[in-house]
Amino acid sequence: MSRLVIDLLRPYRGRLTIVFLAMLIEIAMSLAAPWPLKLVLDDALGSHRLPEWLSWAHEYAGFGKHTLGVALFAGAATLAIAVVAAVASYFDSYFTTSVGQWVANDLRLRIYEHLHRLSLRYYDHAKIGALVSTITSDVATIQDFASSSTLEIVIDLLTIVFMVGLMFWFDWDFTLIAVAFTPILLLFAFHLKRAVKAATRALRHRQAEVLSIVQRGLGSILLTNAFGGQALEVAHLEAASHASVAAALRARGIKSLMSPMVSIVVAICTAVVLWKGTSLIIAGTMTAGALTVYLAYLKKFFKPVKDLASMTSTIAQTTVALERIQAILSADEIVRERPGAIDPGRVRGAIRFDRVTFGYDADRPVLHEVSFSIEPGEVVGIVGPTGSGKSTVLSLLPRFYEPMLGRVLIDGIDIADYKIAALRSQIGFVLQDTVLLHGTIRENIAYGRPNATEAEIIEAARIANADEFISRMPQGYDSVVGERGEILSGGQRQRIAIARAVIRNSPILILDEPTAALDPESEHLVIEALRRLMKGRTVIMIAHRLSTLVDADKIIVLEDGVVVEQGTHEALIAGGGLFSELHRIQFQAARHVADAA
Ligand SMILES: Nc1ncnc2c1ncn2[C@@H]1O[C@H](COP(=O)(O)OP(=O)(O)OP(=O)(O)O)[C@@H](O)[C@H]1O
Repeated sequence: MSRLVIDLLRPYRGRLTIVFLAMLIEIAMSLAAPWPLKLVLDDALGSHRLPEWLSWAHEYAGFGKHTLGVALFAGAATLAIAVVAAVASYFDSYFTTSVGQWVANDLRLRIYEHLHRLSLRYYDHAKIGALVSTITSDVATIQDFASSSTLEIVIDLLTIVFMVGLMFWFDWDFTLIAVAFTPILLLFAFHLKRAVKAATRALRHRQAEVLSIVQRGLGSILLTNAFGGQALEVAHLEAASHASVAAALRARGIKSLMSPMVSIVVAICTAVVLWKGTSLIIAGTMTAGALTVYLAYLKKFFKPVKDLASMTSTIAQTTVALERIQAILSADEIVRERPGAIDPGRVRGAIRFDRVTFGYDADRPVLHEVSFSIEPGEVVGIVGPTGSGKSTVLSLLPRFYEPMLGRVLIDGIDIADYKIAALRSQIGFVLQDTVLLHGTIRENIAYGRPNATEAEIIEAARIANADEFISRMPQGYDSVVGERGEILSGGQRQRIAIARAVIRNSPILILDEPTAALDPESEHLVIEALRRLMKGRTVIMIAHRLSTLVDADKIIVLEDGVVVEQGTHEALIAGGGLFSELHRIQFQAARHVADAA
């Protein structure tokens, strides 16, 4: 944990040194601040001589020779102390903020980069809302800590040491009385810290829960509206929000004990010092100026003690934030590249699954010893009842997940031996429901290859039967789509996805029922575009409508994660197995619908 903090602060050593020096100057100035008043009380107004250490001041006109000279000196010293403290405070404040901001920046990028490296397996159980909450709130907590508290702890400790030293030098038994209560205070703070930490952890958990619910609820707003589930969604949030309020109040309740406790201890100490100090002045063993300095120090002394005590809660919050960040950073469900992984250039597109067993949970395989091979340029269909593992097979090809046993090979080489980016660049996708990113149509098409030229983008759109509808839009290729952009129909989105795949021009193509949700008119345009896209590529496609596979070179039939049949459409029908059964059911259903119409 602390390694992470050190790692994060290391690049900013220079700035931290400036902050440290500025703080040291601030301490010195804060210690010096009450002294001019003492000079005035004891040497200008009282009958004392100018102290030894100020004798050099005699050299200068007037100083020390008469009362107002001393007052003038005290005034000038007050101003000088304030100016030096102000300059130091400026540097301290600017550079601490700078360190905090940059540390937060580094941390945000580090977490986000890590999240992008994690395998999809991580996202099967991660809550997006909680991740967002960590990248925002937890990082902000670290930012606050880095910019205000890291050095303050050191500085507070130093201030206490210097101050107690000076106070002892003044009058040690008197000081003992004054600071007698401090250990009790620190002990109390120490115990409080544990309670604060537990309460903060609970609070952050609740806050993340609220974000998750909002994110999930708004993400499925269509469903909510369709089923009239608004009240239920609000009730979910209400429960989570109430729990968050309760957790926040519990945490605050514990934290709030600190401040009044310190104030009471300070008041007790001040009362003792006032009473004892006055009696010492009357007895002539202490000056009024010394008592003033003493009281000022006592007040200042409790500020760092109080800060240290309240810092226990900051530290508790920071520890919890670090724990949550660390949990993300240490998630190692990363698709790893082997040492010496290769970039194959452009593959020919031969695919082989060699006795692949895979499960999303280690103890529940959904694919069992799946084996098949596909020659370059072949079009292969995967069919099977729902839940039989068709999408799972496809997700192993780009290494979204790793097989538990067996291998997936492209051009005879285990895909685990390829560089991941190089492997994925070999594969284009057109899925059932295309997600458009927020941006222009041009950006969406070029997403597969950001350096594509304008001419290439337009050509891709033509091949995808998309150029026509795009050109008819008022902004053309500059129309903004995706979240809150122009609304496109399902068929139009599919054609943009096809243009994306055309631009990517990868030798292998994965099609996951790209026409499933379309009406016959758009289906026709999409199928035409798909035919052009598929030409010359190895295509592996999932199809529910078995008639779309008549021309496929091979069909692989899955049932409960096992390959039960493979062959051409004709051969499988003739074989009388699962495929011919599925085909018969579909054919009959289609005839019933036609009859009913
Ligand atoms: N991300 C996941 N985490 C856990 N289990 C999953 C996940 N995705 C799929 N499964 C399970 O794996 C099995 C195979 O699912 P898969 O989506 O591959 O089937 P499918 O044949 O594509 O189904 P469909 O035709 O309904 O799309 C199912 O039992 C499903 O519940």
